[in-house]
Amino acid sequence: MPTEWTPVKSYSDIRYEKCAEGIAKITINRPEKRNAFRPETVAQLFEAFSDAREDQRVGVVLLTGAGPHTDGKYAFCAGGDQSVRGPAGYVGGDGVPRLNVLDLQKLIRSMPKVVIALVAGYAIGGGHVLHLVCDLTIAADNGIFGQVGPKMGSFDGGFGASYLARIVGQKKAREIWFLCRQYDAQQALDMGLVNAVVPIADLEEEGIKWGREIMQQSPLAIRCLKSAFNADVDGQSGLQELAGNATLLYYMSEEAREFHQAQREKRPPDASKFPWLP
Ligand SMILES: CC(C)(COP(=O)(O)OP(=O)(O)OC[C@H]1O[C@@H](n2cnc3c(N)ncnc32)[C@H](O)[C@@H]1OP(=O)(O)O)[C@@H](O)C(=O)NCCC(=O)NCCSC(=O)c1cc(O)c2ccccc2c1O
Repeated sequence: MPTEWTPVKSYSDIRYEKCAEGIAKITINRPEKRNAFRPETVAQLFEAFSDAREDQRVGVVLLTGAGPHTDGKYAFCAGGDQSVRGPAGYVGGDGVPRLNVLDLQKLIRSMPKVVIALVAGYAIGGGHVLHLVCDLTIAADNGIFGQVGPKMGSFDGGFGASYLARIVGQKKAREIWFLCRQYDAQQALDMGLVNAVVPIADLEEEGIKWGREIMQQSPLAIRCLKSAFNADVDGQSGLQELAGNATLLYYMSEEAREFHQAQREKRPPDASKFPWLP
């Protein structure tokens, strides 16, 4: 049965929908620009991802690009919208130059839900980094992956370089950035850049299938695993995330409740009830 998507809110640059099974779908909707993002696009993506993070029914978010465009071509995202790039960043309606996609990258990486990129067509430049920071990537067989910064006057030395190197290795990451080549979906699969390649017609269904499987798992286990994977590469902020989950689990324990309650009731806590496990 086809999945029924319910729109959450209407936006100019994205579509944001949810289904009853705890899966949200966020679609960059600028196919005439190969789904390149301007500051407003990023602000809308940030709002939608924040909502999905807050919604306790949602465990999985699919991130994808609208398409095909009228010329028949697909894109996940072609990065920052070069027509609004100013001398200090991408300039939106408020006239302020921004690199606000960096905040979005951090949100996707740190939110305790599983984010799956569904890539049809181009994932280029900042659009490539967007799929990279998602937990999983499913590519359509027409997927095209690559960085372009050094040939058009930009670079992402954050997750775009260092996390890429963690995924595909230092040599391959340097090749991707230094040569600015494009790689097809099979090549991306071979280098571990994507998790699976499926026919374009099956892309969304495959994402939903993976989402449904994830929704059967333990939310807390997935949450802790995501922060553990991040902690390995994200330094102090990764540790902060992981430790935050330790605190969350501790708060949920009988032991923490007793110590908190004792403080509220101005009595000594009964520490004898709790074992010092080996
Ligand atoms: C993606 C392409 C390889 C596709 O090529 P194709 O030949 O299929 O399509 P066209 O080139 O004809 O494009 C069709 C249509 O879309 C418009 N378009 C495509 N990409 C963009 C874009 N990025 N910005 C604006 N518009 C775009 C194109 O102009 C056409 O419109 P017409 O009206 O002329 O029909 C190819 O399109 C391509 O190479 N695109 C550019 C890719 C690019 O340069 N991306 C930006 C890289 S830099 C970046 O993304 C970036 C963003 C950040 O926010 C950062 C923040 C912090 C650090 C680094 C950042 C960063 O590097």
